[in-house]
Amino acid sequence: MTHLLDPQEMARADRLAMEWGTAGITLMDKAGAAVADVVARRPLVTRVTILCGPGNNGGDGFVAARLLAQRGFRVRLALLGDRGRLTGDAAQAAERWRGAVEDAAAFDPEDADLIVDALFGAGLTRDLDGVARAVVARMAASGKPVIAVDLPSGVDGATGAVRGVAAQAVETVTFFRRKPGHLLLPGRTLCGKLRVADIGIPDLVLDEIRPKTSANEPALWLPAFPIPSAGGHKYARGHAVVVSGGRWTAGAARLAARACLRAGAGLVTVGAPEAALPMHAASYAALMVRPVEEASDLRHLLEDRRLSAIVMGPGLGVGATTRDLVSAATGAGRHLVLDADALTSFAGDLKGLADVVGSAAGTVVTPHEGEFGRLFGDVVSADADKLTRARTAAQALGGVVVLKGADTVVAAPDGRAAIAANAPPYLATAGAGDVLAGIICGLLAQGMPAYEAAAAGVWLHGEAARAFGPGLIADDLPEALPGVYRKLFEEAGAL
Ligand SMILES: NC(=O)C1=CN([C@@H]2O[C@H](COP(=O)(O)OP(=O)(O)OC[C@H]3O[C@@H](n4cnc5c(N)ncnc54)[C@H](OP(=O)(O)O)[C@@H]3O)[C@@H](O)[C@H]2O)[C@@H](O)CC1
Ligand SMILES: [K+]
Repeated sequence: MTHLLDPQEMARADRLAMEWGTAGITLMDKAGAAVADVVARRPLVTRVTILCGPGNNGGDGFVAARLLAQRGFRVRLALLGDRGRLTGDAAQAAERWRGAVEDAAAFDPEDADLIVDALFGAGLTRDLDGVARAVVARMAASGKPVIAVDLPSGVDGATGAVRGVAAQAVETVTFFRRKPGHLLLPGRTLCGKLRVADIGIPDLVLDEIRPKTSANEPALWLPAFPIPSAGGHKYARGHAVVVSGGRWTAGAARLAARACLRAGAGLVTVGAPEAALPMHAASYAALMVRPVEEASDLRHLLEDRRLSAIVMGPGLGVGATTRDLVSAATGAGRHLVLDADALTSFAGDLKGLADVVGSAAGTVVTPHEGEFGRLFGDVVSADADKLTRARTAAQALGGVVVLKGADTVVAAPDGRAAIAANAPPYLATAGAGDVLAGIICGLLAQGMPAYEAAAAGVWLHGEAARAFGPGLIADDLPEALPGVYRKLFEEAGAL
């Protein structure tokens, strides 16, 4: 159930369901019934105003109106546009509505305890303007609870962007599967509580559509997750390397190393300049430390082929030394996580980084928006939506891109992408990114493929923050991981 369908894919799901024998009006009846059920469960509601748009989203509104009136609610229905221009299923749904059809342009929110927003859903093709915009703005300003049908009208289902204006919903009822716009910001926030209703579309349509976008949830990556087995050996759980900056910036590598261990890497070695070695050696007994000042030291360390995953960037410094270190870390069978200074050291030289990535077995880069812009600014339009930007970047790099934020997107070069919705606001704290890079490296060390490791890392990071709660600092994140693992493994039946 992690699949997300963009509006085109959802339209195809509707079409396939119809081709396979379910009438469109049957789907619409179920959609409208699901909306009516949600309205009926709201407390203290007797007067409902339903705003219907000119397409099938409006059709769902007509169905909900009829069912709510049958249940005894006082329903007013207001249509945006001309009733005579309704077509297809929406026209059929409108015919069965026996009440008055008012003009949405004149709707007065004061008459309602609750408003159903059935103006626009998947068919939104442009920014709202004119009367449509005025009606949505009036609904938004009313302060009345709004139940959105499929999406808050004005929210783009593919991107979560607001096309002109949208009203905050208390609940949104969507159909069959969620859409990217339900998870991406600001769409996610505007939806309020999201419900997914079964309207009779068979799951088999997904075999035809093959959606490439997913919600970042355990079902997406759990089959590839390295759940330790009873007979396992620490070497089977991989040997990770964290490359550290010098004495005054070594804390970032320390956070990454701790996260790498907690994520389950069998062994973790920190490679650091001499001056930082004592601090690392004293920090955690489970860490190994080796001197690494420059690229030749790292090459020497990596002659041991068992060192399978390397994270570098946090606290490493921007410049030629870091570039050389990154270039020294590649090689057959190696997996890399590049973050922070490792990315900024390649600012404006995507080709240079892509060459490095091309010679590694798998690479995950974890830029925040600033680092992303410096690295991908030439190939990715800043105006594009977050999903498109992450996907375009992953393709250009030939590696997995984790575009961080409150709605982190993980994208693979083959077009797969996952959107996370579990990060709490207090996760935005100093050093949290270093921990994320370390978790992903720890999963890569255990043999998890790059896309799955990146997605799992992002999810675990968010869950660890939630498990700790407000007041979180980055140091708390690795320590919160065991509880998250326990729950995950229990749910997977592995504990
Ligand atoms: N049978 C099915 O397929 C099922 C569909 N279902 C439901 O249908 C919804 C999708 O229906 P849909 O495709 O008709 O699109 P919808 O969101 O109603 O909008 C299209 C209308 O809006 C107009 N319009 C667009 N943008 C505009 C703007 N900025 N400003 C002004 N007007 C604008 C556009 O006009 P046009 O672009 O053609 O000029 C057109 O008239 C989906 O979200 C779900 O709720 C469910 O019932 C399950 C079965
Ligand atoms: K809507």
